Amino acid sequence: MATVIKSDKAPAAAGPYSHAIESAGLIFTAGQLALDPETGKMVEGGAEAQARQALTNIKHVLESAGSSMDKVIKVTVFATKLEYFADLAKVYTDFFNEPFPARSGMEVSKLPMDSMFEIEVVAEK
Ligand SMILES: CC(=[NH2+])C(=O)[O-]
Repeated sequence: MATVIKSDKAPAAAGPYSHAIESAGLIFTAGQLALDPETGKMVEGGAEAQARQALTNIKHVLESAGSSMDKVIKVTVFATKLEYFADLAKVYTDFFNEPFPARSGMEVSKLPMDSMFEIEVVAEK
């Protein structure tokens, strides 16, 4: 059975999707943009600030699901420039410790609301 997860601390969904779905003991999050949950707007400060915000939003979604960043097993990162992965690296270890989750990363041509990042994870409950 799938359970819908909704977080009061994450930005409202930018479309017809849930913050996360729990199924088979795993939490599958939606991709999180670099939106400030208070304002619903993209955070300022460039790629490092955007990476931090997207990961903070993921953290809040996981916590609402009864999970946490240390239970993440897979991270998928979409960035509008591969160079932004250097900015992501500056904040990544504030959220993840060794042994790091598996990860896929890719450059995409555009993301919703002109976000520089969209990040999604799969975590154990
Ligand atoms: C931002 C997002 N997760 C979507 O599907 O548009």
